[in-house]
Amino acid sequence: SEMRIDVVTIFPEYLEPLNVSLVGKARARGQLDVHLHDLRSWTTDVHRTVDDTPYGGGPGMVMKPEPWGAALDAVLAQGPEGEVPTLVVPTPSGRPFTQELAQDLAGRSWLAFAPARYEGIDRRVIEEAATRMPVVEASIGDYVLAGGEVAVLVMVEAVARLLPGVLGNAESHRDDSFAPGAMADLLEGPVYTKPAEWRGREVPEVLLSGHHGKIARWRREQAFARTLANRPDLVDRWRLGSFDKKEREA
Ligand SMILES: NC(=O)c1ccno1
Repeated sequence: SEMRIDVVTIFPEYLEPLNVSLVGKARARGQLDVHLHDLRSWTTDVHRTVDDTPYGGGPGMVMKPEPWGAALDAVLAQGPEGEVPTLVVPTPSGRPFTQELAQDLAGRSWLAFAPARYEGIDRRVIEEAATRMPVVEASIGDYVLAGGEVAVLVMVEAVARLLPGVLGNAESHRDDSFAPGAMADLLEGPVYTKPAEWRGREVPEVLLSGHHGKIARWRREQAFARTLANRPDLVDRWRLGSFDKKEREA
């Protein structure tokens, strides 16, 4: 298969959506091999404890290192002989999970996700893992979730749709917002489909003109306007990017 994905979680049922739709079809086609693991399988006490109070005090609980260490050992042992996964740890304190990072991860053959609950996982788990596999701590946005499972769903979907053949038509992620290319770093503009008139609202004339040059220009203008409105931070990046491009072509 294209890619193996392991997820260690105390809520395997949270990852059930991975068995349906886009990702479900990719699994059925053998392009994706997803294995869910219940972290509590590696607890040893009668209460199957996975967390404890933080050293140094403070609110909340921290995930204990022992179950995670044993779980990651098992994942490594069950995976492809002689290979190690990239450990992806969703956390608000991680590097931004961007389309670029999704592209990077889509190029790897084995990902292991470690969604944390509570205040996070004992730091020694990450440090120890980093001695035997690549570790990527990434945030899907500047907000805090109750746990990393939802972030895993986001990351897996963003990565899986980039795997060849997983997405309907290979083109459609070509001009994704944030995907490299002419529209790099600009948001996508408005889209329209039939009927040409709906509740008194018509489709912009240019899109019906069949004039591909005009249509492309109009789409760039719309993308720029939308980016200016919603993500002015991207406009500067785009300006620099297009500047470099012009310089290169000069
Ligand atoms: N922002 C995030 O990626 C996240 C992960 C867990 N909680 O928040």
